[in-house]
Amino acid sequence: MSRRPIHDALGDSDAALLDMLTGPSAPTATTFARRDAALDPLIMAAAFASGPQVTRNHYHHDFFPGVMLPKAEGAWDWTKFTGQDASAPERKKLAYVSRQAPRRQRLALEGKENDQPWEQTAASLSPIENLSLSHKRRRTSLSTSVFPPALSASQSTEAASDVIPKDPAADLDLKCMARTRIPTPHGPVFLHLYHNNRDDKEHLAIVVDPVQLADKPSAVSPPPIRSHTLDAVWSNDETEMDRITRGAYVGRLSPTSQHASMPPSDAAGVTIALPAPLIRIHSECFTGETVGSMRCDCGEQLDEAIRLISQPIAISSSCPMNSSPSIPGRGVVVYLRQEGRGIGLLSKIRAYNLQDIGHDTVTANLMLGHGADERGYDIAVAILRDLGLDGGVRVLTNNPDKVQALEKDGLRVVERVPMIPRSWKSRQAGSKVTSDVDPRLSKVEDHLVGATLIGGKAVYGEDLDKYLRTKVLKMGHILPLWMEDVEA
Ligand SMILES: Nc1nc2c(ncn2[C@@H]2O[C@H](COP(=O)(O)OP(=O)(O)OP(=O)(O)O)[C@@H](O)[C@H]2O)c(=O)[nH]1
Repeated sequence: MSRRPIHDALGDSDAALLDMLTGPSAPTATTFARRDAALDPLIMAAAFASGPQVTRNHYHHDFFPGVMLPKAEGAWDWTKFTGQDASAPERKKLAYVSRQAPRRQRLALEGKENDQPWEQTAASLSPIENLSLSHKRRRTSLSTSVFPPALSASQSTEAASDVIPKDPAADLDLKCMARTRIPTPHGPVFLHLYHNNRDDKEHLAIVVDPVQLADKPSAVSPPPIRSHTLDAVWSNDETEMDRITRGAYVGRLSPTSQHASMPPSDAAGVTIALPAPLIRIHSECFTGETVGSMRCDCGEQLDEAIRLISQPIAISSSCPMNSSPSIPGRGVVVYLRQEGRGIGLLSKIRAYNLQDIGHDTVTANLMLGHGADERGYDIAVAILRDLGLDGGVRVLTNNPDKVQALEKDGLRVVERVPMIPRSWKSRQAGSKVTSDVDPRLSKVEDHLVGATLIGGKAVYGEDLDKYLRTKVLKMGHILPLWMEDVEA
């Protein structure tokens, strides 16, 4: 078999390439067009130094198409090298694409003039300012102003929070951004996440209404508890999948069942005589709910509220379509991100240290320059209104001030339902807690099924008793105190 000389196998492009690599002078720009002119060399350098995803200012940026992939369009693919000249039609250039808004715009949205190094921020605070923060009260007015333009479902949640102005004096508007089913030991709930134009917090609503998961609606179901802003059409080009992804669906979502909800209508549902829905307005408590702190009963209250709301509701036997004596429990826990009664986690942690040296939960707040309670409830009332629960509710609380504030913000409260601490329910006179192990807990409420970190367990201990005592004696909470608590 004869062998072909090697130069016979070389094409024109190979010869040009060989020329470029071995020729006496570098090829001119007219001979070899530059293919990556749209890439900023500085960005390239940063990306190659540590990877585009981790450079400090570029972690939201992507390079399209992949520069090093031979198959990617525009990549430096030697097999396709033709030795083209500048007169050849321009090839598509690599593009540098960012999903991030320009930095100046992002800082303006965050209300910052510029990033300040940490040392500078710390230095600008005197020790006094650092401890005694000014007392800022939330606005409590609620208006029904026009809702901001609907966002396309394809826009991300982050993008949505960016476009909402954070003006404390603005009229309150809010919108349910997403909803999903969460199974809990007390039964399924629907978690709703809200954005608003007052603060940049993601307030939540835990909706108990398991009837919505039934295959076919029951004849005696009350109207489902659904968010108007979530079920609304957000844009003309919104797809069914957009709606389903943000939670605007009916029934139970599964691989075989995906039905987007209809926009809300005024069609009246079946009316049956039922007690007003049971609700709780709960304020965030990281220590009590996540760490399992027994300085307060917040974790237990959150768990107990979901449990109580999930209890079946007895219905009147005179109801014509009634085949069962009860319907599944229904109601809402509105979870407001006002940690530490509105003073924030940092101040609450400091307040705990002041409590350890002898102050109570009220004076510790005052010593830090805060009010005893800095919370507002207008956002909670707006959330309940969005969920269609503005026709009268029963509120789980021991706090009469909370009921008053809710009514002032426009909620009709038909009943206050007390929340007795679990460890107090089985309490006997004289059974004061003196050790870490509370003998009272072997009795009733310590083995309930629980939905939160503390589970169905009762919280107890000297810290808790002191906290509850202060709430009764100084903050007007309505709880039965034993004589020895009053005297302590
Ligand atoms: N500043 C401060 N906040 C606390 C302390 N313990 C719990 N909290 C916060 O108090 C809030 C709960 O308020 P509570 O006073 O327990 O109860 P309430 O909501 O007023 O009334 P209820 O509806 O009866 O529970 C949560 O935001 C907790 O983070 C504390 O010692 N200091």
